[in-house]
Amino acid sequence: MTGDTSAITAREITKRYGNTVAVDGLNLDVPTGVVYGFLGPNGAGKTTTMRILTGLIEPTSGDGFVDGIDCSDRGDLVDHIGLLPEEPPLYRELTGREQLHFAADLRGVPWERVEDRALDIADSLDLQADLDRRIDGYSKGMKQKTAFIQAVQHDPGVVFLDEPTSGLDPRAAKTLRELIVELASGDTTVFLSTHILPVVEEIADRVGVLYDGRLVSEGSPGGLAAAADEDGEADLEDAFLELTAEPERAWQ
Ligand SMILES: Nc1ncnc2c1ncn2[C@@H]1O[C@H](COP(=O)(O)OP(=O)(O)OP(=O)(O)O)[C@@H](O)[C@H]1O
Repeated sequence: MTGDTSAITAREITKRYGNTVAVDGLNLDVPTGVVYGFLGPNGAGKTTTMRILTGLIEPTSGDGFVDGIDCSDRGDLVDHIGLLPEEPPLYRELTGREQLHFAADLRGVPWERVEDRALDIADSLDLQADLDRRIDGYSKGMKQKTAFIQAVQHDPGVVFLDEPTSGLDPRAAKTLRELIVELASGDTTVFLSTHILPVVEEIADRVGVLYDGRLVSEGSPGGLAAAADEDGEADLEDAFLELTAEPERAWQ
């Protein structure tokens, strides 16, 4: 972890859908090279925030910058980021290998430049043998592995992962956690949204807790847990439950 410059910056980002305020004046500074765990209850605004920061939607107001690039400049942004969304964009009629080629093509990156890295990750996730099968016939876990590879194969500076271990068996989930840590040790910044708090506790350097579109707490996983219980008995889950049950207290 480097941690001396911001890889992700949000300045007073607000997103409204009619009367719903999905994100409410969000400010974020995520240092380069960290794994940032982005937590919050259902409907807190995590996906909306990730969609804004990856240039998929525009905020109602405020600004976002990723790797120094304005998030409204999607054309520039795509070369610098990787995204594994909740519902990964995969073409069922392609094989896994064709899908990875396609993802490289979309970014204008020659397959040869990403091939070794893509196949290495496929190998560590035990997907190599299935790469020439059509995605149509893939299990949920195989699709998730393919989507993870296409998010990171071009070695982006910042990777956004929404529930990356979803559908993975325990061995693949462990490997994926190791791959995430490896990415961050190589200066990639990982923005990780998940409800699986032990994963965050294990691999995140920093954690932000979102509630009703506002950041109610931020710190290290251990720091948040310690703040939830002075006796040192609390874990991140206790901290999460406390912060999202009584957000008014957290804001004080
Ligand atoms: N396209 C949309 N149109 C209308 N409302 C939306 C839209 N997208 C999100 N919202 C609303 O914005 C709020 C935040 O939703 P969001 O999906 O960002 O939450 P989340 O934290 O990702 O939730 P979850 O943990 O359930 O995935 C919710 O009230 C949701 O209903």
